[in-house]
Amino acid sequence: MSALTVYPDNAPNNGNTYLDFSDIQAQLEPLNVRFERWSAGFALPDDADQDAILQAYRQPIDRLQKEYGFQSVDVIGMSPNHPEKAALRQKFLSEHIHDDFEVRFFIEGRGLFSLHVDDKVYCILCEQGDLISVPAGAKHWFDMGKNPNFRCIRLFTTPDGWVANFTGSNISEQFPSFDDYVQQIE
Ligand SMILES: CSCCC(=O)/C(O)=C/O
Ligand SMILES: [Fe+2]
Ligand code: NI
Repeated sequence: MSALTVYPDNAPNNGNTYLDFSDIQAQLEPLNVRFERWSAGFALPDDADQDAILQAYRQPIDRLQKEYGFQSVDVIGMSPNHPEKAALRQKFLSEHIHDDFEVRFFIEGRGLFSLHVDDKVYCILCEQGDLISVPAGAKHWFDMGKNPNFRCIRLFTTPDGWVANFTGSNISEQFPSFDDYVQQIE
């Protein structure tokens, strides 16, 4: 189930949670965050490589590339038994920004995006089929959890792919981790 909790950025215990998809969209729209449910209706084998995944999702990727002029695309994923899971998780855990506008499409599994906009934090649990955009310059972090299980298509408006500028803030440590958030809403 997709979910959103909106917190004051100084009150991580005082959030409002939205579970209805259109309520989530309505909360995110003023931030220029696009949140959509796409059909991820392909049963891809676990060992499908990046090319096979991009081929399977050619049509929706082409549509997005035309709409936004994306210049690069990749597939990122993690599984619970991957030896590098802790290192990859750590990479996205601290607050950062990107200079470019980005889109993420969860073809499998789930993960927690948290956006810090003005004086609020928006924790968004994305699941299979969810498409989320992160506006250029929006402060955010991403937690895949202790036992990550997801695959995601990422579209970038620069040819360089994923480039992050870390803000130096430790705010992400004060807000729910993926595992705590899932426990809270389930
Ligand atoms: C869910 S895609 C992996 C994380 C990522 O690309 C990103 O930009 C996190 O902030
Ligand atoms: Fe990002
Ligand atoms: Ni990021």
